[in-house]
Amino acid sequence: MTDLSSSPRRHAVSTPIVIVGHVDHGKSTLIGRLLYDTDSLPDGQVAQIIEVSRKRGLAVEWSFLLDSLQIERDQGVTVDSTRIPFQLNDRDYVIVDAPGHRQFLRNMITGAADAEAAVLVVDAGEGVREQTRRHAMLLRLIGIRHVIVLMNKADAVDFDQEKLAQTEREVRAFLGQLEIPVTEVIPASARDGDNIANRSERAAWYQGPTLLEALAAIPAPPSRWALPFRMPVQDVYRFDGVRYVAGRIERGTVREGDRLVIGSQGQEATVAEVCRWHAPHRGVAGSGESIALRLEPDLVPDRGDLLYPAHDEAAKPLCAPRLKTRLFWLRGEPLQVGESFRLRLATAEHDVTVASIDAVVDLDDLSLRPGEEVPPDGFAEITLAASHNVLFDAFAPGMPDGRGVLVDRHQRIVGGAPLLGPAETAEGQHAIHPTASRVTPQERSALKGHKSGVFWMTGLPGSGKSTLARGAEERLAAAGRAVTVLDGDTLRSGLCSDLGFSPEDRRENIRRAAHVAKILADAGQIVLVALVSPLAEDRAIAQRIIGEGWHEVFVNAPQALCEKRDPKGLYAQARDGRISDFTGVSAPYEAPQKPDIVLPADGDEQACITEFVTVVNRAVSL
Ligand SMILES: Nc1ncnc2c1ncn2[C@@H]1O[C@H](COP(=O)(O)OS(=O)(=O)O)[C@@H](OP(=O)(O)O)[C@H]1O
Ligand SMILES: Nc1ncnc2c1ncn2[C@@H]1O[C@H](COP(=O)(O)OP(=O)(O)O)[C@@H](O)[C@H]1O
Repeated sequence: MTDLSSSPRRHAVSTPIVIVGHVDHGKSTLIGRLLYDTDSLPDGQVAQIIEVSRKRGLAVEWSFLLDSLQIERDQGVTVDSTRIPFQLNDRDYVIVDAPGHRQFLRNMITGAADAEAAVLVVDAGEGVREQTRRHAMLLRLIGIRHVIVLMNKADAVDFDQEKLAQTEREVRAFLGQLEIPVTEVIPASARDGDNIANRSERAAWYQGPTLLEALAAIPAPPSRWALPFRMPVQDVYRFDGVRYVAGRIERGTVREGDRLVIGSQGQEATVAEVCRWHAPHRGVAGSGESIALRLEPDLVPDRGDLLYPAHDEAAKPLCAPRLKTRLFWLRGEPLQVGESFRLRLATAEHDVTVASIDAVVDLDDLSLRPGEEVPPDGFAEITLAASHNVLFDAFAPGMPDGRGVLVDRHQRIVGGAPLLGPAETAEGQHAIHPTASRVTPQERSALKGHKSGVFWMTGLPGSGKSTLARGAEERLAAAGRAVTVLDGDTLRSGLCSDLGFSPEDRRENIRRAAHVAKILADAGQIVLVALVSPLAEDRAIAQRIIGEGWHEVFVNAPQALCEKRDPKGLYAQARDGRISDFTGVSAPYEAPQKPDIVLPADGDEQACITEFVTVVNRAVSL
């Protein structure tokens, strides 16, 4: 057996469960109670605090327990930040948790992706609420197969059988709509301990299991050994001149002599040796094991590549450049078509662009509606386009396949994206395959000696946008800065010559300008955009397209002065009715509420340009 002892070791297996529910319905209380009742508190002191408060006749606030664990976790002292272990009848469980709403949701799509079971906590009196809906959607999205509903705070409705039956009907109807299998619906009080570990005397009519009984009855996940082999490549090591391809088997088995395909290369190799860490040689390995393979010929796959069986059509993964996904969107701002991300799929990462938003889920009635953007914490079906073919297996509940995660360029997780299958390209629609640059923003800044940025100048006609933009451009260029002006009149004479001044045309004008500005900024330029852009909503669209590096500049001159200047004689024509929809006269102008920069453009022109140049230089300095 080859010695791979310097390589990572396997982790012990435990059953992950998630506990979800609307805020204040009792999630934290339940976790505290579960840990206490299963004697799983990592710190005897905490148990002591509880005993003391009991003796003094004080009610125990179970959620405090979680808070105190949280403090330890924040300090990194006792337990891992997101996984709380507990034991039940010799079986190991781990509660996947995280502080903070977003972090919790993020954890759900990563840490809990493998979870077999979930406890959905619903306030017995309040029933299904907004976050109950959102969390239930998420359970469906990550493919949880056993959902136990805990009708918590049943004491507050005196364990009234009729009231609880009504809540149960409501929850079951809702989860039924989502095709979520309900394992048990348990009337309980996490605070008082009814039907958690101990059977409630107050709900004598209830015949079902306690929560701990229900958790203990969750069947072990079915074996994945009989399925076609899949191993995403984690790394390639060299020991004594011999190369080993390391990874964790996601499903199926592999034995020496098997023929495998190295996904991205489409080349075949024979498994010459199957190696494990700290284990005797057996020549075969199966699902869940972390192994290393020696291949013949000695092909070198990349991290993220997929190994699968050769000569078996039915065992082949899917392969497509456009992917349909069911998205759970986690960023604080809405998602729009055209945005680019990295799609993490097991150990692989692919550059992808949002090619279309096909349908957005309406949480109230769970209907799918057309939509232009996906709101924060929203669900949608979208199409992702990669610049190359992506090898994948479609997502299926309880399986490791197709569990895509979207990350932004700061490596932040912004969405869960289970892959539903290849996206067809409708007739007449063009398949787009955007590519992403390999030159990083840092490399560009280093080359140019400054950062890029978009300075979006908004103001009334005649306020001075063009004058200030051109003046600043001249001085910045003279100082060696890479700078470009995008001026409304200039764009409208070419790129936007098909557009007029209706609200729709202005929005389109602004959208196009924003995309051009984004391209230029991505190429390292300082971009000065001089557009009236009269509506806050349209400027917000531009801001979303541009993202980081956006600066809103308000060119502020009183309307009377702009009208007096009237450099192009347009105000006069608008007053005469010869021009319609003229901003400031017959069309609205909404001044920015919180601009990043305000340029008072009613005084000395040169001084104003100097001020602008100073601010720009400061913003782009490295
Ligand atoms: N109806 C009407 N309303 C406003 N402006 C008009 C109109 N008709 C022509 N112009 C001239 O077009 C310039 C504004 O174009 P923009 O592309 O900046 O406008 S917008 O952002 O799409 O609203 C604007 O330029 P500036 O004066 O530099 O702002 C005008 O010269
Ligand atoms: N402080 C100032 N800033 C900008 N422009 C000024 C200033 N003072 C006077 N002006 C004059 O006002 C006019 C502004 O017109 P322009 O730059 O075409 O405005 P816009 O592009 O916003 O329509 C120019 O003639 C310019 O010389």
